[in-house]
Amino acid sequence: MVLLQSDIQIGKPDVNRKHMQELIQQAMEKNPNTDIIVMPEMWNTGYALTEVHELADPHGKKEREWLQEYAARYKVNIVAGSISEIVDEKIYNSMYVFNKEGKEVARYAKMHLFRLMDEEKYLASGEEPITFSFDGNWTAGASICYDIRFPELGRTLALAGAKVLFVPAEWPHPRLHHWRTLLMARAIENQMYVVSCNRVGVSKDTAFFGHSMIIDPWGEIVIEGGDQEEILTGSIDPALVDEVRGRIPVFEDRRPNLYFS
Ligand SMILES: O=C(O)CCC(=O)C(=O)O
Repeated sequence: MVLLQSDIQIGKPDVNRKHMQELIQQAMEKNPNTDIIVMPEMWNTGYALTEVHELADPHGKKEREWLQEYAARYKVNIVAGSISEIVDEKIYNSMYVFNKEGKEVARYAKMHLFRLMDEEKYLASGEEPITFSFDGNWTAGASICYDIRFPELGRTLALAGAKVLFVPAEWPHPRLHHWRTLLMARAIENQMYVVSCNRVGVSKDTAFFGHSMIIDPWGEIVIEGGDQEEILTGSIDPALVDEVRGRIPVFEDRRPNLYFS
């Protein structure tokens, strides 16, 4: 699995698309057996929220077309981070996922919008949690950046069968401690893999620190990036999820009838 921890040029979808295409090409040339590629959040426009109505991709069509083609060309699953797209006059922060045949297997629109960055003033929120599978072998759950502050989402996805939680992000300084701790907590409490891909670089006054991570279901860090652009490689073993869930049977010990909803 490869994480494209990359910089993003705010408000420049054409530049960003070219950059992402180059990174995918580099990753696949280096290791043609790569099974999954993960990209960061809102990589087409960055947080160009004041211009996002003009910049957002109508129905994600432009980006989905080349992503489908690349997934099929390189025979690789792509968790395509998220893009800003416009659907029925509403703008969404949407994750698209493609399998090795280039088939689109999921679309998830970010459910929790981040007020600190005014997302809710410009974007519409997604209304449903999504699980998906690339080839039917194991199930994954979708979440985007701020979503990881909501343990309910990770839990509902785990209960729906997810063994891996994907988290594309644009998570900035100074909250590295929150980022690492929350990702770790979601992995440990749900006994699932957490795979996060955060951007780097600076946009306007905001600096992004990278530190993309793969965390295993026991809470161990499989890989962690630094704060510069890099193509990170690590692997997951979904069977470890069952093993850890067997070791400490958290899901059997839940008391849902006693919890306040
Ligand atoms: O929750 C945070 O601290 C960062 C969230 C964020 O940057 C986002 O959702 O875009």
